[in-house]
Amino acid sequence: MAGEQQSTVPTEARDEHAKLAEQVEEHRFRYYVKDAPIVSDAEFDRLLRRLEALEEDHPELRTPDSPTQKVAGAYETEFTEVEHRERMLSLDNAFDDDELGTWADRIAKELGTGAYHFLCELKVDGLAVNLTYEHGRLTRAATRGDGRTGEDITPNVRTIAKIPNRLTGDRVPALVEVRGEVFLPRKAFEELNARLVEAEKPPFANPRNAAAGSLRQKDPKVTASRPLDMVVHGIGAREGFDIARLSQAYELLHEWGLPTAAHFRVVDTIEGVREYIAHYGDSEHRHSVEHEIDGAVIKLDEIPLQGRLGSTSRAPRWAIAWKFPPEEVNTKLVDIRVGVGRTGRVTPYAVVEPITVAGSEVEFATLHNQDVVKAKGVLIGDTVVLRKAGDVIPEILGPVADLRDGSEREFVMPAECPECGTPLQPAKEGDVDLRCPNSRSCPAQLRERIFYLAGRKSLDIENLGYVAAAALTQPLEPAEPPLRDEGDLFDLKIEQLLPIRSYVLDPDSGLPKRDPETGEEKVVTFFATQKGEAKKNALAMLANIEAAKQRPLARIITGLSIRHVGPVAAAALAREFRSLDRIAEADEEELAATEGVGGIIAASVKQWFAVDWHREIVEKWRRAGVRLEEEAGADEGPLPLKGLTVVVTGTLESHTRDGAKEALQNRGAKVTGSVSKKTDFVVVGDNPGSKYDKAMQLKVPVLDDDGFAVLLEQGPDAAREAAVTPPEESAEGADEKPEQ
Ligand SMILES: NC(=O)c1ccc[n+]([C@@H]2O[C@H](COP(=O)([O-])OP(=O)(O)OC[C@H]3O[C@@H](n4cnc5c(N)ncnc54)[C@H](O)[C@@H]3O)[C@@H](O)[C@H]2O)c1
Ligand SMILES: [Zn+2]
Repeated sequence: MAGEQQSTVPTEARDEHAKLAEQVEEHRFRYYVKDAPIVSDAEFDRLLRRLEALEEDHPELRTPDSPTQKVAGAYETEFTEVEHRERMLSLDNAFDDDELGTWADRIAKELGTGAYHFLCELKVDGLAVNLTYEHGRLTRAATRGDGRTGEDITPNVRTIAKIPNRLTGDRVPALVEVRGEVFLPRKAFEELNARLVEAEKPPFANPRNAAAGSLRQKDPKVTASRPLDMVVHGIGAREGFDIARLSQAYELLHEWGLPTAAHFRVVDTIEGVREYIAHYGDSEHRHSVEHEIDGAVIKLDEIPLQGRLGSTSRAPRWAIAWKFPPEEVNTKLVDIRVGVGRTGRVTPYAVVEPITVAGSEVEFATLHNQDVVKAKGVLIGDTVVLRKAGDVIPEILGPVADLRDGSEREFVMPAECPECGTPLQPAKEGDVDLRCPNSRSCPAQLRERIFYLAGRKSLDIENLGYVAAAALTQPLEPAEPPLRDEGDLFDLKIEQLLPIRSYVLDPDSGLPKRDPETGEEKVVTFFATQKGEAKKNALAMLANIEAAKQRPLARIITGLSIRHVGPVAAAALAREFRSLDRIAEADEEELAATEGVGGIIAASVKQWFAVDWHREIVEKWRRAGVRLEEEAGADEGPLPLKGLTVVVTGTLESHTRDGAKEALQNRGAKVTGSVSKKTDFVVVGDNPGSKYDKAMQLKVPVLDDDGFAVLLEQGPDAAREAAVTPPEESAEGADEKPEQ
């Protein structure tokens, strides 16, 4: 401008600054007004930081209207503007421990006293709202806006159940502005997106946007249909009460019936702050909270001292936000494919442009089933929000619908198994999940079963990993795989392994890995050297397979991949029946009566043994020398109670419940949890309950403490003599009312 001094800022810096400022404004508009950002928060924060760095180098660029100096933009929206009595500010960030230390040092220096405390709390990932209460009544609710003026959303806020229309308690002030975050619980977000998709409307990209979009509705009835919630974390203007500490204010807010945070802590040193941050930064604790958190906020607890430190145009000097590493990123949904699991379940999964999030590179994300894909409203080709929380498997939250260009396409669930071509079916009518019914020889299912069978939870066969499992079940050569099903496992010979050539499959996708240089699928001779001799891993694998024949029964059962029978149920079955044959012979009721088993598992076990080729596996294993029984204890004598089924109920004097069970099992009896016609004895102590009645009804011999001793010491015949005889009429009279 004429008359002004020539700027010293280089043109490139000025241009970059102008461009960045425009981008930041644009993103803020999309975020705060449209509730539909097109970049992730981390990406946005990067732009803002770059802007700050430029201004650090060229202070002349830091004009009052720079985005770095403002809370947010002042936008024209369809809501009425309202002025906040006291400004609503943003927060400065500390991105590392040095920045936190610098902040604490400055406070110490400016206050010159050691007598103050830090209030540590969680940073709620929602949208900021200001509630005005006059004489205890909610008179206005507004968004943050540019910090001075926000949008009037009073009717909308009134629909939120947790926000009281009237404050409670007898210390209600003349005026108070209450600040907090409105959020949408995770589950509600998923349901909301499903409903939007159903109505052919674009779904929200993540819960925060969904909360903002739900609150900022022209029609409060729409807001009312969304289960929004709130956490309050501060006060603005106030009249009619005085408080010295922010933590005291929280107590008051709570007393008034406002939803205050449950997770704050007051500490007196910066060390205490560090501990708090470390505690909640830990993935387990971070995800134990009922709402999403993106960091911690540290505030000076003493309110008069807050006043002494004051604020900048955009943030208080007495508070700072510590951001946790981002868990959400935006990436491209390249494709949706389906994978076939161990039990034949076919699950769609997302293939995304590889991206690093929460410390690891992500390329795939689960999508559970075709209904989930639909409910999320994602299209192939979309930019999507991907979330990876700690050790949890990555998942897709939602699409960035504003970035669609029309080239995106819907996912269609294939009708056939991608690996064997068999038409897919639900396991039973009405199931959402589809399965490949070709369980015996579908290469995917067999590969997954072998991999599981050799895994930690089952037979723990070293050198038999995913690549070996693929090589054994689906080699390129020879044409006939060495394993047609798991029945062949213990008969494997080294001659069968040497000629195998196979792809190297990726366990996450089941797809061949590719050579990064040539892009070609990797093919290996996994078991033989170039000279055609056995590799060490091949010999080790065979030795380990041999050793696995002696694994405990529970592991053998686990390895059969019976639906619903994981290691826990397998252990329960092994403990109860002590041999695979007895499990095969047991009827459904007996199986279900086993503690820790139940009806679903029992039915599944019966179904499994009803299949010819399943029983064939057991026979092949038996012939190969696999131990299919629980190892008898070395010092175990004969089993005098073998073949008996006994129920123990009530409190015995001579034994604890477990002790009684063990005494029976050690003598070969089977102990079950419910009385049936097949029960040989019911042992009852004090307060036996309904099992006693049932025994009487079915005329099963009942043993008291003494009778139990007879059974253990002298066997079943003597015990029958010692049994309590059921009253004659009890079987018929069971339904009659007891005498008054
Ligand atoms: N993706 C995008 O395009 C886009 C655009 C604009 C802003 N954003 C994101 O929005 C977020 C908001 O930015 P911002 O300027 O409000 O700054 P901020 O989120 O860093 O911090 C300020 C806000 O934190 C909130 N807050 C949550 N818990 C709090 C607590 N316990 N105590 C005090 N305050 C608490 C307050 O509402 C306060 O206004 C940033 O994470 C930014 O990445 C994203
Ligand atoms: Zn198949």
